[in-house]
Amino acid sequence: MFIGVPKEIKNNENRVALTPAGVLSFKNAGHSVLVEKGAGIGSGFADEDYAKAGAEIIDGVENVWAKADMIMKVKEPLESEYQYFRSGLILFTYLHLAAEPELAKALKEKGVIAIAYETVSVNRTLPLLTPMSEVAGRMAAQIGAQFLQKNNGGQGILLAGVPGVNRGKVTIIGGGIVGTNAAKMAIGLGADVTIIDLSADRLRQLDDIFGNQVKTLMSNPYNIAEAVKEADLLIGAVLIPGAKAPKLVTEEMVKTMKAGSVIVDVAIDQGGVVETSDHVTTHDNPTFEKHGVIHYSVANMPGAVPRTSTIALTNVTVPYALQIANKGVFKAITENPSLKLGVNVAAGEITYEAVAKDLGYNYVSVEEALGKELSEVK
Ligand SMILES: NC(=O)C1=CN([C@@H]2O[C@H](COP(=O)(O)OP(=O)(O)OC[C@H]3O[C@@H](n4cnc5c(N)ncnc54)[C@H](O)[C@@H]3O)[C@@H](O)[C@H]2O)C=CC1
Ligand SMILES: CC(=O)C(=O)O
Repeated sequence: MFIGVPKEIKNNENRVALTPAGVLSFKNAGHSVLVEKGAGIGSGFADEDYAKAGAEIIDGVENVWAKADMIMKVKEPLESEYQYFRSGLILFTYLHLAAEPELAKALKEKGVIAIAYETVSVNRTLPLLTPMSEVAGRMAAQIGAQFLQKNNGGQGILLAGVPGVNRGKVTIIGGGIVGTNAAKMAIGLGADVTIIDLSADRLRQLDDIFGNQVKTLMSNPYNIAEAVKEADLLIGAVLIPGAKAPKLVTEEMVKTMKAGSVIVDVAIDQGGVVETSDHVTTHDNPTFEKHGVIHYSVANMPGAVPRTSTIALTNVTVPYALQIANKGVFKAITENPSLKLGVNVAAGEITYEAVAKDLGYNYVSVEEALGKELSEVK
């Protein structure tokens, strides 16, 4: 199989979908890898490193898309990339389609087989989302601390406080991977941390992990309103896989926050959990202010630490991509139910239920969409 790796074009997206080590794994399995010239530079991988590992370096992104059977990316394709879609092309990347209706439409109309990293699931865990959630969670506390500084427009709070002065309050909504990693960093920074989750079991686990270093609260509108009012830094970290994030923090709640407080809505890639986080921002211009509160809504946070993130991401994506390349997509998803859960679009249908529901399409199972092709080894 030909695997294509285009350079990422999203604002300040310096990650790349394969490292030279990944190229070598594909080469050893008998595949060909086409890497766009300069694709790895932002992550510290030179064209020569890829060439040494056996990749062909391609000038011109259109040539990568045209020749590849499977495109591996990091972020969802942007509009300028839709022209490269074609029937039967396999696209393996983050997609977040519930928040990307135009992309879903283009993939559907062009018959692309689109497999989303973020919905590949193993026993209710999301192995291809986890490492980037670890990165974004850790960054969330650090970024929040930075924007709380007066010189960055914040209220002038040091999260750790000092002897005789209160610590800053951090409220984290969603105690999964992002939430846990944000809590680790916020605790490390000396903050007073509260985590809110809907799952009583998860709250118990968090209590076991952090003991009295955090307060835990059940997610309901009353508790959220109280905790948001108190927070100097609010971190949105809720996920319902594939679906648009629920707007748990209303505009009225945001109005109760102190001027110069900060919201880092990590869940913005799925639409965000805060009503006033109504648009995605970029690393170039990461914040906006509403009701005196600084909102940070960058949908590719790990793109700012590309060396760490590229290695962490490809550690987990390459084994799945190898299954697709070695067996062909139909056999790979038939034999691996975890990978099948990643298929969001196939043969002109939306094949992930939550995405279909949120975007107003009929849900069609992967089996139905691909018909008898699924039982044939391709
Ligand atoms: N902005 C960015 O650059 C990045 C964003 N993300 C996003 O961060 C979000 C969180 O991801 P993960 O932590 O990996 O998900 P996760 O599945 O590990 O955790 C989500 C948590 O939300 C909780 N939850 C669900 N409904 C809730 C409710 N109504 N109230 C409170 N908690 C509720 C769940 O019980 C779970 O503990 C996702 O949208 C993910 O795509 C992840 C990485 C990078
Ligand atoms: C999860 C995701 O979309 C990212 O890491 O950019």
